[in-house]
Amino acid sequence: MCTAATYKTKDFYIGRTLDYEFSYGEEVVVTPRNYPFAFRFQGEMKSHYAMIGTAYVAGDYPLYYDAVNEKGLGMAGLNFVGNAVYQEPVEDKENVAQFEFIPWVLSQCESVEDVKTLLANMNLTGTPFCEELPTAQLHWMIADREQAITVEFVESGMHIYDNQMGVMTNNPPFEMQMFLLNQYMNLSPKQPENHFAEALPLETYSRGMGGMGLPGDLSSTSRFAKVAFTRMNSISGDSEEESVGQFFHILGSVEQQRGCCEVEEGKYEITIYTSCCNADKGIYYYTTYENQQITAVDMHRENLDSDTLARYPMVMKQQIYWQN
Ligand SMILES: C[C@H](CCC(=O)NCCS(=O)(=O)O)[C@H]1CC[C@H]2[C@@H]3CC[C@@H]4C[C@H](O)CC[C@]4(C)[C@H]3C[C@H](O)[C@]12C
Repeated sequence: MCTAATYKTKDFYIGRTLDYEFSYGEEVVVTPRNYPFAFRFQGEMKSHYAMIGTAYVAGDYPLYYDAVNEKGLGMAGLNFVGNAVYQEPVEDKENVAQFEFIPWVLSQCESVEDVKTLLANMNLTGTPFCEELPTAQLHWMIADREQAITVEFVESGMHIYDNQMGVMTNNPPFEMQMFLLNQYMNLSPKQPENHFAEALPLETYSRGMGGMGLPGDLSSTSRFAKVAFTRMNSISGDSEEESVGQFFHILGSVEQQRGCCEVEEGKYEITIYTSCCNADKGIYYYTTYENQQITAVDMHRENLDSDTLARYPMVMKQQIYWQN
């Protein structure tokens, strides 16, 4: 499972947790403007916007999980197993393979408005990247500093939802996740008052009781409610350190500790990495399960006019700062 979120202070941020029981060996990858993207159906795109994000590089191809382009548009793909339905290629539309969706969009769109226009004529196909990497069943959050959308391809076709909260998890479909949020409308960061029964002398005995009933388990619907509450009530200073720190705290509210989510006998899902990208500055910050120190890669420190990928394997060893 995974969780994605956006956040805005002075700058705009987008990131996600990647929760799974094993890693593909993903890296932080900068795709510069002149890296030739060979699209399966649309041919070669010789130049495009540069992007930075986490990808598994297969051959020389960046299979992005989440990324941001130099225009400040960001995108994250999250599991949507059992609900994602992709199409066969058709003649009258721009066919895009599911694994190309992030590069296809970030190559040419500057904003969510651009994305909506692009999607109107796009057909997402289930074409696998190769035999060893079968088609992933995903849905996506796409966002810029003005707005966020959730894009889902299901049995009934493509659906684009306004995502006012700037958060997303996994199943069920977004509309249902939003509906389930109605259950929590009574929760508040403020202390509750007794509405239970006037005749009873009920009192608060602890801080934080306004949030009682907010789920804490790791299911997708519970993480949706938890991260939405955290994100919507979150307060942060404007500086880069405060914003990035706060962002990691927001996603920290739904991180998965090894041992708490068994996927099969002796195998546990954990938060493999957490990312926070400053979309305005093109800086990708991340932590991994093993290394809780924030590490950063700045796309603007690379030659963005180059034609080769810049790749940074994630730092996996715990970095401890010794004070004496
Ligand atoms: C496994 C991850 C989701 C984690 C998750 O949500 N786990 C809950 C499990 S559960 O659903 O709750 O049981 C997803 C998220 C992004 C995916 C990659 C996207 C690019 C590429 C697309 C190709 O087509 C196939 C290979 C490819 C590298 C993909 C591998 C894998 O699929 C990735 C890592």
